[in-house]
Amino acid sequence: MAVLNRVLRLRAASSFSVRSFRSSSFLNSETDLKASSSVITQNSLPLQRDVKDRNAQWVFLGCPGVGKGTYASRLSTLLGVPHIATGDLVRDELSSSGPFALQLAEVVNQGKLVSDEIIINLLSKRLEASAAKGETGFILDGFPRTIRQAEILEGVTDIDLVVNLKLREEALLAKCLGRRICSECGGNYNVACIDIKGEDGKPGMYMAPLLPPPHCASKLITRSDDTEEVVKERLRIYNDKSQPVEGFYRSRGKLLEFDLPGGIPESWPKLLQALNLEDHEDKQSAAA
Ligand SMILES: Nc1ncnc2c1ncn2[C@@H]1O[C@H](COP(=O)(O)OP(=O)(O)O)[C@@H](O)[C@H]1O
Repeated sequence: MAVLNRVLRLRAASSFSVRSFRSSSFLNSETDLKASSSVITQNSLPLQRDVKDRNAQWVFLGCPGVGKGTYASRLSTLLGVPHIATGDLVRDELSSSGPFALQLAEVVNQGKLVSDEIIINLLSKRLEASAAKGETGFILDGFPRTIRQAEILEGVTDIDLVVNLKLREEALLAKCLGRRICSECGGNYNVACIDIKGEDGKPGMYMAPLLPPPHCASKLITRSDDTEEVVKERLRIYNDKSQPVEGFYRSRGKLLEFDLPGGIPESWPKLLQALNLEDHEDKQSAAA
């Protein structure tokens, strides 16, 4: 982690090509998990090794509102690795008097992407904090979001698996607009009730709201970039800048496509199944 962090910093400050930084000494030793060059399907995941033997280095991709944070956070708890969401790092920086706060406010509130340099700087600081705590492995959420970021990451470490979460487009905007955060405990909730009727052979979809407990209910706030206009712009930017990142990992055989079938109660067990992690959860709940 410390090495990765150092190299990310170097890379952010450098005008060298990504390839010039690629050196086996920076790479993770878990190369045996390198996936085959074919596209990974839900039934052919390369992660056959017991997760207890290693620390996962995973990436979560997906449109705004898809639920990356929810599932990445649950999996990080299950796997015992930090969940590192660059959106959270940006919001922390915004609410602090950090050096990038003013610059960031304008960019984020327009739904645009923050510069690669700033993101890598924030990510490096976060990795430094992880290393100081002795944490290894990670689930990255919201990074990489451009091909350049993916190349930078590839230049410094091995990513074992990239989970591409997908949700029907009709649900994405409503999910973003329904998002609520408890200003006191930071809990994430969603007041949207998605009820898409089946038609023309397409199945319907129901996602119940995720309502806050009574002690959070009066303290709910919304993100300043979760307005209809800004969410639409974020979705447009995702299609333009971030969707190519799916292809980047698909061509390297690391992409696991996962279509969310509904809300958390239906999707979570299916995701664990797709990741070959059902046993892991059983063992963890038995030990709790
Ligand atoms: N990897 C990144 N590169 C550039 N900007 C980022 C990155 N991660 C987060 N951001 C900025 O933070 C904002 C919020 O990110 P995030 O919480 O991941 O939102 P979303 O719900 O759109 O996935 C983004 O709209 C963008 O401005």
